[in-house]
Amino acid sequence: MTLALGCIADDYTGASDLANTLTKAGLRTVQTIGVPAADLRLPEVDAVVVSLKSRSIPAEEAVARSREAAAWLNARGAGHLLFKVCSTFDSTDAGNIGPVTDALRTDAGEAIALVTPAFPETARTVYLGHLFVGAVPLAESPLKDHPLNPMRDSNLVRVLARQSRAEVGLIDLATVARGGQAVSERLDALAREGKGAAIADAVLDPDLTVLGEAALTRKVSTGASGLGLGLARALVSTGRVTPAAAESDLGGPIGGPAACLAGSCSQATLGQIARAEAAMPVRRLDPARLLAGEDEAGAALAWAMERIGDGPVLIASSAGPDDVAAVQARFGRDQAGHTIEAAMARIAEGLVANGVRRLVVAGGETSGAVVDRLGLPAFRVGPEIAAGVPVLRTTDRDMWLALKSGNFGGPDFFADALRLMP
Ligand SMILES: Nc1ncnc2c1ncn2[C@@H]1O[C@H](COP(=O)(O)OP(=O)(O)OP(=O)(O)O)[C@@H](O)[C@H]1O
Ligand SMILES: O=C(O)[C@@H](O)C(=O)CO
Repeated sequence: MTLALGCIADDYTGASDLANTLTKAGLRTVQTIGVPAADLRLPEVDAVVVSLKSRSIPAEEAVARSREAAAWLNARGAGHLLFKVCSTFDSTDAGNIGPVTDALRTDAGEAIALVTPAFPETARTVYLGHLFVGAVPLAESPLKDHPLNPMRDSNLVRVLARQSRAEVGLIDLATVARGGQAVSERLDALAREGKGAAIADAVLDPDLTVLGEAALTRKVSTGASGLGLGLARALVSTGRVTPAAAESDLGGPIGGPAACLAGSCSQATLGQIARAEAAMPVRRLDPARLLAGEDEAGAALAWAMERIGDGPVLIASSAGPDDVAAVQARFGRDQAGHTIEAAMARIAEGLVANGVRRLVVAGGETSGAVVDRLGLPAFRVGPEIAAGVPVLRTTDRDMWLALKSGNFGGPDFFADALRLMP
């Protein structure tokens, strides 16, 4: 297998977002969970997205895992490496976007990497280095209250510089408007000034085509699905990939019980849980009881097992910013996050042990904890449920999954997902 594109995603929902984008753009794509074992059999593909759970771990671990993934992808001939980060640039001043980009770039012998989280289709735009989420700057968006990495600075040149060894420059929209060659020349000029990374503006979809063309002239870039789309277009337009139709046959229906788990506290997910109340039984975990050591997970599982024969159920830990802040003040941010994730993983394990083969999970960290506990090695990418969220089919057993990034999906996401998981 010679890969046109090797991708390293810093969380599992982000990875399936990217796998979805690449598939839609005509690249045959597989999403693996972690760096694949040597004996994992994969179909012939153009792109592999290695899903890591490295967004919120110490920077040196994120670098080590990303390097391992890069080595695996390079050994399969990856022509270009994309480090997939969140379109809202989720990270802290301690990392991990800067350190991982620095490491992958220097290992590849490159002086500079193009970096952009822009994805106009999902209303993430970058202008003069400032990230906008919909109509507001990042620091005024709900991401300012994210449970793990509150984003309080919209200027990504500054944000990335605080995390990076290298200095960070800007490729502004005026340069992007002059095309791929101009962007590439600007990268060279910034590298001569000693910059190791450059935040690139992109406001409209065609800007991604320009950035993809320029990024492909180097071995490493960092971005969200928007840059993935640009790279996919460049691979197709330069004839390096012959576009394929999306896989229509992922295997027959699986049936049986279905369940949804939500650990994301994003506004979108909170709204989707509220809407789901009309369609299925919903159980809300009590994080304070859970963190005090009560068996909330066991109780939720027992609750689910009483109902699962009658239709899908949803179990959620999600809460609004004030409740999250109160729990974090009492138990600590990391302790709260990890304990709730572990409870979700335990519930998922119990559900699957009791026959659930159709599982929807909301939240990147939450999905990571669940998928790791279930020991699923890789997914093929099916139809799109909502922008950035495909249906996934495990390669080693009969199971449907959907891993939803916190901010993604329409109001009826949970019902929409289950409809596409027969
Ligand atoms: N009620 C709660 N109080 C405090 N923390 C919570 C609560 N519910 C969930 N969490 C934690 O908040 C974090 C949510 O992160 P997660 O990545 O799952 O969602 P997200 O950030 O919205 O999704 P994405 O990364 O896909 O955008 C997890 O660590 C989860 O355990
Ligand atoms: O880029 C995005 O917004 C998503 O794929 C994601 O990574 C959210 O966690």
